[in-house]
Order: sequence, then C-alpha cells, then structure tokens
Amino acid sequence: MAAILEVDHLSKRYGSGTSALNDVSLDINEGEIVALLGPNGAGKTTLISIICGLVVPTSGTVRVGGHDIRTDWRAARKMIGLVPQEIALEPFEKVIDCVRYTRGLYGLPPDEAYVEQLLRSLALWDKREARTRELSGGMKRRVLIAKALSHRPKVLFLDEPTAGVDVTLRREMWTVVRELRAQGVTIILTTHYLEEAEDMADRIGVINHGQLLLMRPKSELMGEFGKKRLVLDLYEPMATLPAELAERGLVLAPDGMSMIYDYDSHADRTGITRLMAELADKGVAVRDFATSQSSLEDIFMSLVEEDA
Ligand SMILES: Nc1ncnc2c1ncn2[C@@H]1O[C@H](COP(=O)(O)OP(=O)(O)OP(=O)(O)O)[C@@H](O)[C@H]1O
Repeated sequence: MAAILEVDHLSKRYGSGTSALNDVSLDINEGEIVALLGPNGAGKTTLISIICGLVVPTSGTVRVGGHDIRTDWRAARKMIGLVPQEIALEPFEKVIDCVRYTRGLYGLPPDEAYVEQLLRSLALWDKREARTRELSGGMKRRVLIAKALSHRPKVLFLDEPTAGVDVTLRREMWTVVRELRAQGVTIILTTHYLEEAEDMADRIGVINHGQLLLMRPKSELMGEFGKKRLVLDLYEPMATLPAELAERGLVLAPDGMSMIYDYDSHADRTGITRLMAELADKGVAVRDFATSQSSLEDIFMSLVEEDA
C-alpha cells in the first residue's frame, strides 16, 4: 500500500525553548485510520499543526501525496483537511454557507451537488439553513467535519474529535469516521479516549515527550502487549493462599472470595492446566470463572510509565 503521508525526522522547538517534537518519523498508508495517543503536552497537536502548515518545523520534512509541505505547500495543503480541537464557527452563519465559504478559501469553484452530498452524509442537510449557534454540540462538530471535507481532501486530521462529547454522540462520530474511510479518506485522529482508538484504528501511534514511542497495527499491539486475566470465584472465602498456589502466580483478592491469575495468552504454556490440577489437588472449589483481555488503556499506561 502506498504511503500518502511521509514524516521524516521531524523536530520542533518552540521559541519558548520547549522541545515539542523530537525526531519523529512515520508513514501513513492510503485508506488507513491511525490513532495518535499520548498524554497532555506529548506533541500530538504540534505534529498535526506542522503537517497542516500551521506551525513551521525546526527540522525534518513532511510529504503529503508526494508533495513537500514547505516547497510544494499549495498541492500538499489541498490534500489535507483538519478538524481542529476547538469549535470555532461563525455563530450567525448558515451551515451551508460555512461549507461553501471554506471550499472557496481553497480557490475552488462552487459545487452545490458535492456540498449537498457532504451535508447529507453528515446528517446536516435538514439543518443547512440553520445558523451555527442554533446547533447542538454534536452537530457543530459535524459542521467542522463538513468544512474540513469541503475541498475533497485525501487525508483528514481529527484532533480530539469527541472531547467533551457524550457517549451517544461519540458513537455517532465513530460511524461518521468509518463512513469516511469507506469513501477512501485516510484518517488520522488524536484522542484521549482509548476505547475510541481500540474500536476504530487500524494502527496506533504512541507519542510521549515529543517522541514516537511506537506505531503498530492495533491487533499486533494488543496481541503482543496484551495480557489475559483469569478470575476464579470461590464458594468459601479463603484466609490465605496455599504457598503452592502463590508460587504458580495466583493472587488472592482482598475479600478472599476470588483468586486472580494473570498470564500471557500467546506464551507456549499459559500454566492454566497445571493450575487447575493444583486447585483440584488442594480441594479448592471454584464456583465460577471468567477471563478478560487487558485493554489498550492498560497497554498505553504501561508504555508511558516505562518511558517516564
Ligand atoms: N505555540 C506554542 N508555543 C510554545 N510552546 C508550545 C506551543 N504549542 C505547544 N507548546 C508546547 O509544546 C508541547 C507539546 O504540545 P502539544 O499541544 O503539541 O501537545 P498535545 O500532545 O497535543 O497535548 P494535548 O493532548 O493536551 O492536546 C507542550 O509542552 C506545549 O506546552
């Protein structure tokens, strides 16, 4: 698959002396959804702002569709749409006019059929004559997406698209993002909702202190770093765990009503068979059991803590 975005050894030091990005390199393929994760101040917005031509890098290069964002900025910028973190809309402007106007800023001729298609696909057609101040928060975000797509970009950046948005609207946004991908748009989003990345992204990048700690397919990341947990509920509370069970890695829950076993589901031997045999041997009666996979949140926290 061809890389539509190539970031090469990108660094940014702000005038204040803050080193916001440090030698970041990454390629993003056409049609991917990539989630960039990182704590506050990690450098995500700086990275997006450089790619979108809003911040000048200290060193390094960025190419969008093969166009250098500095030497060939006009062509590069036509390929990019940005949905910013903050909602900034003209309150008295009509929805449809916002989109028409933004398209005009790119020097493109009016295309009413496309604007209609765009507003319909974002469920805004019925609101086209409404002034933006009359819209709900979710609708305003969709107007921002419509504006960002008004010039038919190939790559769409969504900087925290669902910050402060309720669960229903968040899921609605995810549907919108998936539909865009189905239309062939490459999507790069930053988010603090790891569930969002887990649900949507093909690849996940983790940025911390201006450095890209990793960029991996989500399935690979969850498989490699992901641990599984087995919880065994007991019929009778247990005061202390027999030494043989503790040696196998079992831990007693504080209330003594269940035992916990963390294991690597990809290891040659998980140790579960021997554990079960040991439990039967000790006469421990298990009432119920459940397994769970560690979430992206667990993986993310361990990566960032390790880096710190
Ligand atoms: N215009 C600026 N001038 C000086 N320093 C800046 C500027 N913009 C950002 N920074 C600093 O650069 C670092 C990275 O900020 P950035 O906004 O890129 O992080 P982020 O990962 O997007 O954070 P968040 O998740 O909070 O949005 C921070 O230390 C920030 O204070």
